[in-house]
Amino acid sequence: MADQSTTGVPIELRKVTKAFPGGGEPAVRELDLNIPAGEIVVLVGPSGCGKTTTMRMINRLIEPTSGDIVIDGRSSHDIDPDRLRRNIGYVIQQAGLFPHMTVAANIAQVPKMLGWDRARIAERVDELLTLVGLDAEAYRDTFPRRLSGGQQQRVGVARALAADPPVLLMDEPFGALDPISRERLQDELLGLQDDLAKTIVFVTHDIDEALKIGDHIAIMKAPGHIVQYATPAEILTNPADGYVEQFLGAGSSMRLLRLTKVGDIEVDQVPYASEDADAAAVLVEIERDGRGYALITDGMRRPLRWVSAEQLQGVEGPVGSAGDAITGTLGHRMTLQDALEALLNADNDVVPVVGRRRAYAGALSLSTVQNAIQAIKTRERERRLHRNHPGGSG
Ligand SMILES: Nc1ncnc2c1ncn2[C@@H]1O[C@H](COP(=O)(O)OP(=O)(O)OP(=O)(O)O)[C@@H](O)[C@H]1O
Repeated sequence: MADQSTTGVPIELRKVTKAFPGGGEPAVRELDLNIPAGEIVVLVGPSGCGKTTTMRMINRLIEPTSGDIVIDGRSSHDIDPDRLRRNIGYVIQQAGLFPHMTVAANIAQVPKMLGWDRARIAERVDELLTLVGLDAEAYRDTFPRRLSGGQQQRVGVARALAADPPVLLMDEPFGALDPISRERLQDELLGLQDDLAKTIVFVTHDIDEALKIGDHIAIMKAPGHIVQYATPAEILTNPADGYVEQFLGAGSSMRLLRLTKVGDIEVDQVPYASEDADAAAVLVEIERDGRGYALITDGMRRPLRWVSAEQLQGVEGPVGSAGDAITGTLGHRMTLQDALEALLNADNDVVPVVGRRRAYAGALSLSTVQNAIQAIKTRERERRLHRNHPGGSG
């Protein structure tokens, strides 16, 4: 097996139309879509809007009526369909595993077709099982019916990745799972993608799933067209029209909180000092800052106590044990939603934020979070205005 996996390639849909025999509206109509290399692009929309048809035209399980699909610079017309499909992993709802084959045999299908030798296949199967979080020893010789839905889906992902294709198509892969397994598999997919950087086209009708895992999201509407193609933050802050707004439903600000990490926003810079700092100097710093308090840290800059100007009055020499112990910290990878929850339950209005090795990185209060959300909305709005009216000032 290669040490380095194959990373994603760009895919471009140009005026792609699919009209099924029998007439009526085309299932997909003159659809243009640019899918950047190494991104997760989510097609989302209500039942029947053309998501699956669009996806299946990429690996030519459905042939377009007109238009072109260009994969890594080559028209898919010019690529032999079998060869095309070997280079595009495909994951469907309920995994679609062959029930009479072991897990290993299911995963080995494409490598076997490619004529890999047995040792190489066995090694690859174990590697993939580990990659998707299954113990190879325990699962390789099991049959799919003995696996939970989530485990089957992991095997489905392993199978799609078997020959290391640059592209993955995922059609409602987590649609049949309970909410907890679903969240976990979404997180694991994002973790995998950090390492693999495949081009992934993902179909769902769950807008929250789309917002969580998409780098870009195409919101589709029947018959077969895209109403908005943008980043999750852009869609939340600037829905293109009433249809998108309705599809998002209420709670866009809450979703923005879920999407944004503490480390993404500007946190408050509260003065800090170590326990052995001179109390008088810390007092000067507090007065200069104007907030009335400082954070006391240990020698590794890990937060210990809040200390107020009053508590330092008359203290000679080092700060020592002056102040009140902090009751918690916020991690910079936490979502703003989790941070908000923690802030609402905190004893203090302000909670320290810690970064790598739990070192102090700033502080957060309710009003900081509120301002950050306002700032994100303003920024996205301005970006959109600028895009719609390029060449204006700035
Ligand atoms: N093989 C087919 N023959 C005729 N019509 C079809 C065929 N496949 C899909 N359609 C029609 O094309 C339209 C788009 O279907 P498609 O499956 O792409 O939608 P979808 O957005 O993926 O829906 P869902 O979320 O329910 O899977 C629908 O009106 C559907 O009835």
